[in-house]
Amino acid sequence: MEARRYGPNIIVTGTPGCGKSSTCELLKDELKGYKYYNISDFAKDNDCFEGYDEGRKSHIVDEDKLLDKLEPLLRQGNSIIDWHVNDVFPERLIDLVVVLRCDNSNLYARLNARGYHDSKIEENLDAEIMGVVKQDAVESYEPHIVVELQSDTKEDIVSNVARIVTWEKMWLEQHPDGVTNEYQGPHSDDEDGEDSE
Ligand SMILES: Nc1ncnc2c1ncn2[C@@H]1O[C@H](COP(=O)(O)OP(=O)(O)OP(=O)(O)O)[C@@H](O)[C@H]1O
Repeated sequence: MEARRYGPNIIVTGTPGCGKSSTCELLKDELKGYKYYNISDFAKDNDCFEGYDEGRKSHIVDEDKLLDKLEPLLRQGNSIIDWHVNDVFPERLIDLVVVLRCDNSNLYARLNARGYHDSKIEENLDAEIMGVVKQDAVESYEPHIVVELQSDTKEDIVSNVARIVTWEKMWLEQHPDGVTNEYQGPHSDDEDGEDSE
């Protein structure tokens, strides 16, 4: 498996309905050659479900099996990951975590338009108000790689994607030799795995 990646892995996350897929649709057009992983689809296509949550009306993902399938792909770099769950990926393989946020009235309208039943709408609205997805991200990754972007309007999508594209260009400039895919242990402060000065 690849020891280094020469393009970043980017997670686009957020409460269901906040705009992950809409944002990724535009982002993958702007980031040429990137592979896009909608994890709900990826889990289904790779037989990574381990059950069904009747209460939430959603599949339960076998995270170990998911990562077994996904890690070799993420080690190649240049990945866009679209999922409302963000705290299951190995920190050493993630370069940017974009947490999309959405105003509650907008989120209600979107989820209602999808025909979600009231309990599922309420659960997601509560999660968005509490900032659950953001909290998961800041607890799982270095704070400086977690970016919170508002996603209420179509203009927001365009400006958010532009910011991510700018970040990606800067990342490539700053990492001409890529970065290591390997775990560097708790005390290495050099993400490239080179001996620090
Ligand atoms: N920034 C935005 N401005 C206006 N409408 C938006 C925005 N983001 C998403 N939408 C609309 O909200 C709905 C849900 O968007 P989308 O499917 O991208 O959300 P999601 O976060 O991927 O949801 P899920 O996690 O359930 O797949 C879509 O109808 C989309 O057009």
